[in-house]
Amino acid sequence: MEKIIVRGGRKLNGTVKVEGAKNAVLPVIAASLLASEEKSIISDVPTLSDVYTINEVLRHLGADVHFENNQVIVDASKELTTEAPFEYVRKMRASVLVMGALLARNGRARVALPGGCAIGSRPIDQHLKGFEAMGATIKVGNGFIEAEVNGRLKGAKIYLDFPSVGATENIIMAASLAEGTTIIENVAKEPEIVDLANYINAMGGIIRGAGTGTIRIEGVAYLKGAHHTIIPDRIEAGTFMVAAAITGGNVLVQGAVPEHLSSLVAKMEEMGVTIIEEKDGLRVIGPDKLKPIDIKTMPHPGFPTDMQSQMMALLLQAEGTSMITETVFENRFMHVEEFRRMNGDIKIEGRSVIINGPMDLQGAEVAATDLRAGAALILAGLRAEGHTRVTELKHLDRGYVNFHTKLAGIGADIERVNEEITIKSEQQAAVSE
Ligand SMILES: CC(=O)N[C@H]1[C@@H](OP(=O)(O)OP(=O)(O)OC[C@H]2O[C@@H](n3ccc(=O)[nH]c3=O)[C@H](O)[C@@H]2O)O[C@H](CO)[C@@H](O)[C@@H]1O
Ligand SMILES: C=C(OP(=O)(O)O)C(=O)O
Repeated sequence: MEKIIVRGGRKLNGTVKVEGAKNAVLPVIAASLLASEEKSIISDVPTLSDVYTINEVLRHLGADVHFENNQVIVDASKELTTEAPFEYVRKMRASVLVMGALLARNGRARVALPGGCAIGSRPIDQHLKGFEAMGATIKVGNGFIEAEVNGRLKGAKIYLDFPSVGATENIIMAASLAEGTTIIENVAKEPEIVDLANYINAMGGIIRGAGTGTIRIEGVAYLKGAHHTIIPDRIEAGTFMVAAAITGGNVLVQGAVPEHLSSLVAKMEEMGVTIIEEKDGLRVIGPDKLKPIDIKTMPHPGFPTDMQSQMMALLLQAEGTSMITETVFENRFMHVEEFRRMNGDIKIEGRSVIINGPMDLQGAEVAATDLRAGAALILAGLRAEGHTRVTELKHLDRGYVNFHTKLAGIGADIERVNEEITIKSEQQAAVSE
């Protein structure tokens, strides 16, 4: 079984570079299906398992996809098929993001129902409400959602009950090729939405207001492939910022965009962490003592739920009582049990946790219960006494490229091993001695 083994106690120092954002590249690759002419060239693409999965989905749908040297080249000019089977959606929920583009281009999309996952039930009713408002008929049966429209989708006025990132993206993609104007209200304002809109605009789309609460899309008859560079990953950046702070280190997180990270910067500064804006990123200097704070996760520009577990690791070291309230996902505290295995004193009360720091964390064998939990456990391991062994690395590989080598590059004592093989070779060595 593959494991990451961390030995705690080292201060991190140096420079670490951030990759292109997972949550920007997945919708951008899905949107490349909108181009019925010319290829798209997408740069700064991270080599994550989720990227390989979305590329497979596109190939399955009939697009030519090449992924080399952090560049994805998509030719979706041939006729596309319309079905994304469960084998892909099960691996990665973001596969549902092909639905809006397929529906707009083909008049039909059939996508396996995503189902629940570790962090919550994650319905897609707001995506479907948008498609219906644009004239699509939705049928659910045999584990699939099928959306169909007679002729072209029609522009519509859509109000989202919650500023869902995925619903905003799926509806933007569908509306880009619809007839007439679509206005979406109460939309997500995440930087990844802006990145998607910039890409579609480069393809010939007309999208205004991305990054604000209302987006207006003038539908066009066709879109062409375009060249687009993905924004830096603010969650990967944030994770390294916490790594620097939790070890009392001094790290330049190269590529971190301050405007994308303002809530995290504010909260870390409240804890006593020094954060300096430099020309090419953010320098993070950890203090000797961390102060306790309260955090509530919210849609952007509020505090990101994708940084909740990493901040929990940091708050375990704060001197006093802190509270984290999770308002975005109903079940995103699976990592609490794992932190408890490391001696973490954390109480769950409904949608909040109470953390009584500081704690003498102890190394233990723990499992990544989801992607960010995996990163958070490794962060806690950087501070724990002894060895922390983190398993279930498939979650981590969805969102972090070479996480352990990047941490080792700034001074962490960390390695990734296939423990069965290690044990076997030790046994073999013992036998042959
Ligand atoms: C690939 C990607 O970009 N993933 C991100 C995206 O996920 P994702 O796009 O799935 O997240 P959403 O913003 O859609 O979900 C937020 C909340 O809204 C609920 N909801 C959503 C859609 C819907 O139709 N109905 C509904 O009830 C969800 O169950 C959840 O409780 O945004 C999340 C919130 O910032 C991040 O944690 C994920 O990392
Ligand atoms: C929850 C996340 O991603 P996804 O929506 O792809 O599961 C994440 O990036 O933390």
